[in-house]
Amino acid sequence: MQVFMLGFQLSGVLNLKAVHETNVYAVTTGCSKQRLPHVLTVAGSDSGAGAGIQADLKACAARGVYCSTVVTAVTAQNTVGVQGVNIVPERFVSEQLQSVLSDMNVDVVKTGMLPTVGIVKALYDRLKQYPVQALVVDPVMVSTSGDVLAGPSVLDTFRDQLLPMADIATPNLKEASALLGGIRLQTVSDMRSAAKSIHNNMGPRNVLIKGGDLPASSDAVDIFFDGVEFYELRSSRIQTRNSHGTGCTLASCIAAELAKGSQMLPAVRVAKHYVETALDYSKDILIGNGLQGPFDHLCKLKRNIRNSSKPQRFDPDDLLLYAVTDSRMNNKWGRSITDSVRAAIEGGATIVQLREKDIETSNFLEAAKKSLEVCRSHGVPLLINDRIDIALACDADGVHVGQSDMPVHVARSLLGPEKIIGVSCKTPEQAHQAWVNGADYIGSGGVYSTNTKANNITIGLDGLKTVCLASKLPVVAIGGIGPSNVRAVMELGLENLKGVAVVSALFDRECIASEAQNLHTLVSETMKATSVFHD
Ligand SMILES: Cc1ncc(COP(=O)(O)OP(=O)(O)O)c(N)n1
Ligand SMILES: Cc1ncsc1CCOP(=O)(O)O
Ligand SMILES: [Mg+2]
Repeated sequence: MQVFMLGFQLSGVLNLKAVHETNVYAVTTGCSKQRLPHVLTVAGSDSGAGAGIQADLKACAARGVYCSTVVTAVTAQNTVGVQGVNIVPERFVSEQLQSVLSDMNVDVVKTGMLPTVGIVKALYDRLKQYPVQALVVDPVMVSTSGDVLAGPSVLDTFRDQLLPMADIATPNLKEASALLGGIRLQTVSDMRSAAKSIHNNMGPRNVLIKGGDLPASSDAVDIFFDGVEFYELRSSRIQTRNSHGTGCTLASCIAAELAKGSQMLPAVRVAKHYVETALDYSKDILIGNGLQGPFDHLCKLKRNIRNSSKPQRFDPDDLLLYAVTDSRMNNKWGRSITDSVRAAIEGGATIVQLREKDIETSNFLEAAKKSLEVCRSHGVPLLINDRIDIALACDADGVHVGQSDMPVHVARSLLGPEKIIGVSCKTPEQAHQAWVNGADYIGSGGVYSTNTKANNITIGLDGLKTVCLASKLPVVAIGGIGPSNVRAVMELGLENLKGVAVVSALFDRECIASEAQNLHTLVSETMKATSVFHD
């Protein structure tokens, strides 16, 4: 995937300035105009505006990305179903593609309803003529109401032309089955095999099989395969009729994140989180009389108002890869706190703690506010080390305190019942007290010796095991942990040992994102192998 080259097609005309090494949110021109990341959606119009072009526009707007549109068909549809389809002639689809691609500096193309072989071919030809940084193919074949939107004749052209060009294909179970000649997909293991077959036989660089329709599953399980690793991505199944357009929205959100410069797996994770949040927010809205209602893509605009007193709930699985910042390391590598937080999250960090011992309060608060924006946009909780005042001032998701910091019960009374509180524990007694005092998790270590925290007592794997066995709370291991020893930690195989917290293994390295990605894989693979993976 070449999405990181974003914007370079303009070089020579504009004075380009990459805002982040792999994450170009905007590019500054010579006359300080800003260029927005740009997704082109090639899809059908949904008159009910729950799915199709309309969903794509709203999803991109919600993700802060410009979206242009090439309409392939106009459907008459509502919450009951599809009453009519009027296909746009292929030459006019081609003309629209030419208009947008020749002029508007598209970063990522996302496809939805492509109802005829001619339209798929027209798109293929235009993409050859005007290459883009990434292609997201949502192989839409059947609407949520069960109406057929692309016939079997299109399948061959999908397989032969479009999928080999795709950076990611996002079929649901029915679509994956159709692409593979009608095989039955009923289990997560079937989904893995299907993802591998589509990847190996049809050529997309990544495959996401959406398991929303999987029978007998309480979670929504998707399988992501990048050609090497499988990732089981789970989110809670939201009980709602308002799920029309989730597929289009997910694919558009992936495209939007790619256009902003994200790598593929983080883009998929962010997209899933966004869809889950929007579905949850919209579960009780009532639009139309049919069985499939639309949801509110722009809920985030209202979320802060509606839920200002109800911050994020703590999920112990968020402890999987816990990134703890350190300004000395950031200074050494010439990085801002926000940039390093963003890179850690892009690589797969699942929770972030700002541990800033040497900066002034006003600078700390400023950095915390900016980091919180980054974390919120990725659905990753942000905690503050030691400083309850900073956590309160920026409305962070919680704090981490040590045995000689603010006592947990006082922090709890200041922060309220919903904020996350973590506490450092080296002994079973401390672990018990943390639970009594209302902490949400404990950090236990140093497991190995470390240069990051002076004079810290090392408790070793045995000490960690003793604390975990005594603790009623989830535990994250900390201290001297990196790629060489993280397996040994997670191989303890203790049910409440949920992950590792790392400082230097991320922030004292050249590429934070790739270190995070590697550690994330090592932790989750070891957890799976020791059968304590509770994704
Ligand atoms: C996740 C996690 N665990 C332990 C610590 C250490 O906290 P503390 O004992 O307060 O020491 P300092 O970090 O304040 O030096 C942590 N920060 N995070
Ligand atoms: C904050 C802290 N608490 C116990 S060990 C430690 C430092 C961990 O840093 P590193 O991951 O670089 O060893
Ligand atoms: Mg402390």
